[in-house]
Amino acid sequence: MKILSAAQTRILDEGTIKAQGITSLELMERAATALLNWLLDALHPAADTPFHILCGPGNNGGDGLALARLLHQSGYQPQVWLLPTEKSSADYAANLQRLPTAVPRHELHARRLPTFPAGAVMLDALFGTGLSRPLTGLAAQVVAHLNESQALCIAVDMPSGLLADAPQPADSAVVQAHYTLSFELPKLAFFLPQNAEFVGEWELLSIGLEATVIHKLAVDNCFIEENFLVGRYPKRPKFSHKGTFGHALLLAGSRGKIGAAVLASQACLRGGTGLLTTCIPQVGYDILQATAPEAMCLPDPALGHLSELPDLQPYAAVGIGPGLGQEEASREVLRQLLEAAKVPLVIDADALNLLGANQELLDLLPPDTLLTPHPKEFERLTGEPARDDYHRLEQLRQFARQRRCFCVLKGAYTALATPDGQIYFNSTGNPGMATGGSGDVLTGLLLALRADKRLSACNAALIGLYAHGRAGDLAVQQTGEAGLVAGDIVRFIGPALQELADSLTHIVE
Ligand SMILES: NC(=O)C1=CN([C@@H]2O[C@H](COP(=O)(O)OP(=O)(O)OC[C@H]3O[C@@H](n4cnc5c(N)ncnc54)[C@H](OP(=O)(O)O)[C@@H]3O)[C@@H](O)[C@H]2O)[C@H](O)CC1
Ligand SMILES: [K+]
Repeated sequence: MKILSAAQTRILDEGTIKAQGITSLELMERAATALLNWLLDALHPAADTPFHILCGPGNNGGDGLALARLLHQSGYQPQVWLLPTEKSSADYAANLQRLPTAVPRHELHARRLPTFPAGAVMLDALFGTGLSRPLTGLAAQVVAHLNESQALCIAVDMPSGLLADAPQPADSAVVQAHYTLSFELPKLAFFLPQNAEFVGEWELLSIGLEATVIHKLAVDNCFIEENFLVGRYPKRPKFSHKGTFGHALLLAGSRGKIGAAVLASQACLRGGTGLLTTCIPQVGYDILQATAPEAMCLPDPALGHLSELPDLQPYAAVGIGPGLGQEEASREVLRQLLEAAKVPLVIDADALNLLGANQELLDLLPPDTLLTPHPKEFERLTGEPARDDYHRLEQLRQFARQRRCFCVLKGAYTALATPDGQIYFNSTGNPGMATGGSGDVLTGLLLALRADKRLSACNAALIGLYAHGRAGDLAVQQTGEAGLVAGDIVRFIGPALQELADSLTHIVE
């Protein structure tokens, strides 16, 4: 699913009107109808629910006015609060005129801001994608007032005051919505942690925006849902054998962090690798053999950390990092690996920290290497703290382009940047997965997928991120969020991958 800029949203808006031979007012009516249907389906509001609709001067306000009319026609008694304005959009004016006189309308006034009771449903239709600067004056006061109320706040298209695709100055007035109901496609703002308190839960309402226009719009940010992955994860051929899926090598573990190597090994095995060899310091030998008996174990001569790079010849892909530690000898193993590797690499955790602390190693990264930092590890890689989440995203894009690598940035919406400058946001996962070892599981899974020669680097990464989150979503149904541990994710990797393998069959059926 494409993530459009505010400017592209306008192009899509106009393109839809032209292609479908409708008026902008009709499109607004679709938007208002979709809002009404959501309110009725999601809230099952009682007939006396106090709906308060706050309307700005543009088409966002027009959506609010049309919704007020539809609510009234459905038997509710909404009230409308208008932001005084000198100029308003044509469709706002048209909908103000169509508003039944029975719907109370009030002008918002700085000294007479209304009290919205806790049981009220507030609709924020002040500003949407047309916001061009931070809110000031009365608009900012209204937003602050709204944020103080205990009422349920639902933002129409965007929380007012939030820009769709760029940061606003710190301390700007922005609505803190419980829900944001956006039209057709998500906005970039929804994916960034700094906006979470404003956006709340977001949902997309389809209003029939023209698919042919969407198809033609070039974007560099996408949101990955299951339908994007249909057909990208091949079924296992009937006559397959363990050689079909590759032999993976994992370099992991140090004293006190053998668990990371175990989790990554288990995830690699559940990720469908044909064979797995895990190279581990001696201290982890018995532990690994006992907890991941399907893996072959290659003990390093050193007791507590990795000190030697094994012969790479037998392997289809190599993963390094989980629980590795940052010993000098392990750094040299990483250096030798980067110099020698002719197969796909997955680099995580302490191996990333070693790259960050020894920037000359970054020049050795083979093309298409997959790196999986969380924000702190990513900062060590770039050596430059990000100003905000938008800046961090551009750093990520730049890093992947410059280093010709695939770089993941882990978070609520884990992002994958590709060497050609695209960013894909993952749609699966839950807060229960913010727990130790979750990243080690991802590394093991990605390693299995990179060892499978049938998958491109990009598909392996997208499938791995999606299946990792989906496994977490399946696990959390049994464990609850607080009770989820990384090992639970491992248990559901198989079912998550199977869903993807079966998705094509479902569509054919
Ligand atoms: N996506 C779609 O296809 C559809 C979207 N719809 C809805 O339309 C809005 C976008 O409407 P638009 O009129 O372009 O913009 P807004 O309603 O967000 O606001 C524009 C007006 O607000 C003024 N403005 C902008 N920033 C500020 C500010 N900081 N303070 C005060 N006033 C501000 C702006 O004035 P300018 O001087 O900047 O020109 C405009 O007057 C979208 O979000 C959807 O809700 C359609 O209804 C359905 C199709
Ligand atoms: K809004």
